[in-house]
Amino acid sequence: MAAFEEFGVLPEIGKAVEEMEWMLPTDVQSEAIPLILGGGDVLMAAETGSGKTGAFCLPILQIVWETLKDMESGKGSSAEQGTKVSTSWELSKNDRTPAMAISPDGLTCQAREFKDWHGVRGSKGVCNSGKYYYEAKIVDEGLCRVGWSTGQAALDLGTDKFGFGFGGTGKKSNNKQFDSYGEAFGKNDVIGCMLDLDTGRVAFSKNGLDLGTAFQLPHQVQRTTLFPAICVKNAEISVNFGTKPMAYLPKGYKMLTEADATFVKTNENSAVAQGPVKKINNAPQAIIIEPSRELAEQTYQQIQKFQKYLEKPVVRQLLVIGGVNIKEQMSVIEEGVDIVVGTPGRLEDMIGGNYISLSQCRFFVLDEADGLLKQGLKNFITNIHNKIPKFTPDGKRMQMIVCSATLHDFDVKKLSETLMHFPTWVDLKGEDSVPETVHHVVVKVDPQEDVSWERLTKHVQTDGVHSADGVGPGKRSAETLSEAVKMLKVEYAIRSIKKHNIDRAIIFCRTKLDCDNLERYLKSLSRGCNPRDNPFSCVCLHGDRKPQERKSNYESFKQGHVKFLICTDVAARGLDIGGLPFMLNITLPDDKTNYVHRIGRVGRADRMGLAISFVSTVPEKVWYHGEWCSSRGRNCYNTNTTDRGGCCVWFNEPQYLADIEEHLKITIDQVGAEVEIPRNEFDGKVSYGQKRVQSGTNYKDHVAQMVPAVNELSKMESTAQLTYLRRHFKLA
Ligand SMILES: Nc1ncnc2c1ncn2[C@@H]1O[C@H](COP(=O)(O)OP(=O)(O)OP(=O)(O)O)[C@@H](O)[C@H]1O
Repeated sequence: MAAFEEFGVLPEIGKAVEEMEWMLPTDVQSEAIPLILGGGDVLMAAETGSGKTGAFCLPILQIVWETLKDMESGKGSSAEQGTKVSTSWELSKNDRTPAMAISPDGLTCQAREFKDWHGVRGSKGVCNSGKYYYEAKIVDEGLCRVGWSTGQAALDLGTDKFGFGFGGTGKKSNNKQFDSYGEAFGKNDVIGCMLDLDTGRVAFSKNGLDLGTAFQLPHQVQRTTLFPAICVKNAEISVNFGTKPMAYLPKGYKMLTEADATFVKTNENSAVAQGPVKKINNAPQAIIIEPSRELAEQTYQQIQKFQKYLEKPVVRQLLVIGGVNIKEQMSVIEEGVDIVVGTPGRLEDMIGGNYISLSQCRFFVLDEADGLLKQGLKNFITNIHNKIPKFTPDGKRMQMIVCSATLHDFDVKKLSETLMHFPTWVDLKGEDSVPETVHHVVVKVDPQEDVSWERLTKHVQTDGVHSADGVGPGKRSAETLSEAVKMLKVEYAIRSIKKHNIDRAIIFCRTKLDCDNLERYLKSLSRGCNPRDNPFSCVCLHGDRKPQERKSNYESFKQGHVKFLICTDVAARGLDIGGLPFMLNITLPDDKTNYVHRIGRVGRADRMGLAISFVSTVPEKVWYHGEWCSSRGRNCYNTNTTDRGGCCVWFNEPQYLADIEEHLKITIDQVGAEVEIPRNEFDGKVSYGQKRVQSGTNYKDHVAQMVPAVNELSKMESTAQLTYLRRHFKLA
């Protein structure tokens, strides 16, 4: 049995995983996969490159596939579950429209469809005589009607002769006739539903206020069984039939749970039981949100690999990212889609425009959740979450999975408390940390000590913040030193590349402009070179590059056609470039958690990696275009600092470094301007980009080290035994 199968993974998926040479689950996978397969909500915090993507994609794919299979065969559907007619007072899991989700206790119903009404009746009804009462509490905004109906009424209450409803807009309805009644109601209101079978009167109350008679039942209806009935459009209601104390029980009425057994009839209707839950083409079972298009593509590709041996039913995936023709995406959705992986902007368009329905969604995944929140997407996330029914049509609970290497963040914790259902933390370290496979060092760049910048005949074009400051050699103003540091950092990066024969690295810059300038400079250094031998071949990846260019640049770096990928933080998270040996930080990231993500592009999947950060010892003035900048940086020349209405700030890099060190509770090794990497520290055996060489603590070495001691012990034991034998048996 393959190792993954022991964790409950299907053999077909296990086979695909083995083909990817994943022989054993990583620690985070061992913990998270069984939890997700078991139906739980999970918060996954584990180091970069530790296999979090597989930890959520594997079980999601498996459950989606199994659900599709059940849908095809009718097994596991609500029909099957519903064959057991409930004996308690609750909302019927059989007698409801397919997209009406019912909580496992049968006391809450929810439908998140915007276009259609969805209805449900009670599992039992009352007949003959008596005065009965139940309460319906409106849990959130949306449209709803509550009331009573016979078993033959349509589930969208009040649209035929047999249903009697009271709607949130302040209308009563029967037989499609909507008349003003009582007053409007909404979120948090408690509607009392009264039925007097002795007089045939139906009435309602709002938060205890009796709204008067709504209907006088026709005789033939009064003589049949009447069931509590509810219908909603994108809303949620919880009911109380009497299992809890009533808020406003009117005098003379009985809670339904107290109805005399002789007047109670079980609801034999099975609107859903007539067939399994039907697949709605544009309603996927999983929505996975990724912060960047590259990461979305990567996750999409990983799921594709996992499903290689999963035969019918085929799990249909869709990548929903910008830059792809929306009409093409819509036509794929119309054909049917089961798992959607996407970025926030395009997902918002597709969900907001009702092209994607969330009515059958059972997995809601936020990959790089802290990053999504930092992008200001809290409302977007909450809106999507609100639209997903908390119970699937087949009665399962919606699962939410949140992960990142830097999940220890106040906002993430707050979000998880509000949106997740008793989540389990899979948290191997208990704090943000750097994998042992990542060696990271800092090179201090001091333009006062190293004045080589004054003699540079050729240098990178800087970002222009000092173009009007009269900076230049021989001066020592803060502006001149800041300009000098910008040039020196790039020279130090080139020195590191040459010194360590770096022929494959990601280089992070702070701004898109810095990336463009560095790309131009590196290309200028290698002018005339044969492209294959070009020591500085490079491409750029940042938000101003067109999607097609981003894609082809990223591909050519991954394929090894160019040596360097120059990028902003858009590529900091999640990107997995097999065996990447080096990364360079021209400037530290503004956000300390992004340091962890940036350096985590190396040292992945047990391969060693080296990260070098260049840190200025003097203040560096940099661009900072906030929402106040009308062009958000494009053609902006306002070099005033932000406190003077401009778009620049003085960047205090030593402080940023101190913040990172404090956050990670470590001191990052510093190396001199010659970028000598301490071999003693990193044991000299390291080959960056290769699997790590185990040191003396590994098992094989351990056995070798123990051999002399074991031999010694065995000799002592033999001597002791001989001594014993000699004494007792008087042997020679
Ligand atoms: N069980 C496994 N055995 C071997 N390799 C694995 C295993 N699981 C994942 N990997 C590989 O490890 C690498 C990192 O995985 P992944 O991208 O999922 O990491 P991550 O934890 O999501 O990192 P990040 O925090 O940077 O997003 C990938 O190349 C993946 O193929």
